[in-house]
Amino acid sequence: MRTPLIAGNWKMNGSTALVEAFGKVFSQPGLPANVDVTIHPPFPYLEAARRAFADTRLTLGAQTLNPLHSGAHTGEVSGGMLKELGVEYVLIGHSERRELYRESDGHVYDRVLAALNADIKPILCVGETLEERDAGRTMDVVLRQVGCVMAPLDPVQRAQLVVAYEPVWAIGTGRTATPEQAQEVMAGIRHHQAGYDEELAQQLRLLYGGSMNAKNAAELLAQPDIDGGLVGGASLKAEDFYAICQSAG
Ligand SMILES: O=C(CO)COP(=O)(O)O
Repeated sequence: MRTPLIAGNWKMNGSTALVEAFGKVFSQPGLPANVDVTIHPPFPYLEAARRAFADTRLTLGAQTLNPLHSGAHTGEVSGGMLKELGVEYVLIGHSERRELYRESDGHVYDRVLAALNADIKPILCVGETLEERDAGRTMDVVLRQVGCVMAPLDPVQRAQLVVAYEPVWAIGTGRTATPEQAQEVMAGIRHHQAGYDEELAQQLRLLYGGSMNAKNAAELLAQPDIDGGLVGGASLKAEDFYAICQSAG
């Protein structure tokens, strides 16, 4: 049985006030017992979030990390530092980082390994562009992105990973993948993983991301291979995000 996970990616948004609003809204009772929830604020808010979320079910996530341990890398943050702040999950390979910061599959793999070494669960983000979908290459792209990270890992490492399927054309566009489109890709990822290890494939948590909101979440989360969501815009309002978490029960 896979525990649903709802992750809120604030991207380069948020404030101390937003952190506090989440602490307040999520201290209400009413979340289903079997849902994990993580918030990924920008680095400067992690410490405030740790304090504000202390009596809630919210756990802490980061948006990226540097694969190195320490050293002369101005502006970078390592896995060990995030772990010390109580970070449990880190996003890796988000399409914005792949595109805007030129992160290749190799960079993504190095970051996944660094997260695992710091005892932080990587949420590996994958997804095709509209051009790739229109060319019928969706599964090739997604399975390449998943495979090149998963294949070299051992089973203990693989068991720590979460995979988020975010079609690039659905991110921030208001154009959600249909539940059927998302399910088809998720089932493909699980089937591919079953080629390595059937049991691990059944345990692998697969999240959908791309214009998920309080209105469409329940229908997406009802799909058999969708185990949660990676939410951008709708994770910037505590009540909306709370409603999404409620529909994941
Ligand atoms: O990129 C996303 C989450 O990582 C999705 O963003 P939106 O929910 O704003 O489309």
